[in-house]
Amino acid sequence: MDIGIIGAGAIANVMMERINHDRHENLKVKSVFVRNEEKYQHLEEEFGITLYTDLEAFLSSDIDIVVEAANGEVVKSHMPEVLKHKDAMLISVGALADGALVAELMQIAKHHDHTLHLPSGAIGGLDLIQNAQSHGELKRVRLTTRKPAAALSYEDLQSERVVFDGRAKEAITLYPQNMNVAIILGMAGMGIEETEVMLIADPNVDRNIHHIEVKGAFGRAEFKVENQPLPDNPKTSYLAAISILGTLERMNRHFRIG
Ligand SMILES: NC(=O)C1=CN([C@@H]2O[C@H](COP(=O)(O)OP(=O)(O)OC[C@H]3O[C@@H](n4cnc5c(N)ncnc54)[C@H](O)[C@@H]3O)[C@@H](O)[C@H]2O)C=CC1
Ligand SMILES: O=C([O-])CC(=O)C(=O)O
Repeated sequence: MDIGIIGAGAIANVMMERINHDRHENLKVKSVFVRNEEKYQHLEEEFGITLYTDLEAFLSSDIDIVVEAANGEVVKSHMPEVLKHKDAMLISVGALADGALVAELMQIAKHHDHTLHLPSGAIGGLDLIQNAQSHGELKRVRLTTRKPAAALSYEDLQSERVVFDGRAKEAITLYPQNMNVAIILGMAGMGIEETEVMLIADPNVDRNIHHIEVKGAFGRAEFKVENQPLPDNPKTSYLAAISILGTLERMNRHFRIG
């Protein structure tokens, strides 16, 4: 499968390393859409990709799927056009807190017979949560995220501080680069207005920790992910990048788990 990526930051670099540098059996990153071609010129030689600054030319290149790894604004401005031409995947799922955008993307995907894939990002357990919700039988979903204080721009904090306590919908508005997980959790389960979220800045941790608690007719579940941050962008967990790889790898399988 030939891949086009929008963005050339921390997640895009892990993808190019794992796919092109490590010579993945079935995947290849062919095209990368950036704003500043000069800044990213070195990537062409390093990973054998072609850079594009024109969306139409990028979408006309020889790719099967477009992966967004940029930010929520890019999802809003570019994803409707992308989905008209290609299957797509997006990691800045926080943009989907906008119900009108979700409706537009669904309509375009259906009309053009394309699929929009939403990887689980920096968390897991979304299979369980979707199953538990399939008859509207979830009672409570709560996410407690703990990040290094510096990643949340609290450089001088001496002890942990709750910086947000509310619902997923508001969390992503206040922390668009840190609360994408709250939105995918909400979309998989009870919705972004019902999903409870607490965000803690902690000067004593060096990982991005997500603790998820779920209650429903099935019983209860609890899981905790202690994520290694990416050196290029400590706000972002390594797991978010490899959730894209895993989703791409599973797309064309004849046996599917979960
Ligand atoms: N779903 C999840 O669980 C997670 C999602 N994320 C999200 O993933 C996205 C990417 O994360 P990182 O790679 O760490 O960010 P990053 O900041 O390292 O890279 C983003 C790249 O996108 C580029 N970009 C911005 N606007 C662009 C445009 N109009 N056209 C082309 N490129 C553009 C930037 O120049 C930058 O190189 C962010 O939105 C982040 O919040 C991050 C972690 C977890
Ligand atoms: O990478 C993480 O641990 C979570 C994150 O930044 C997000 O959900 O936006």
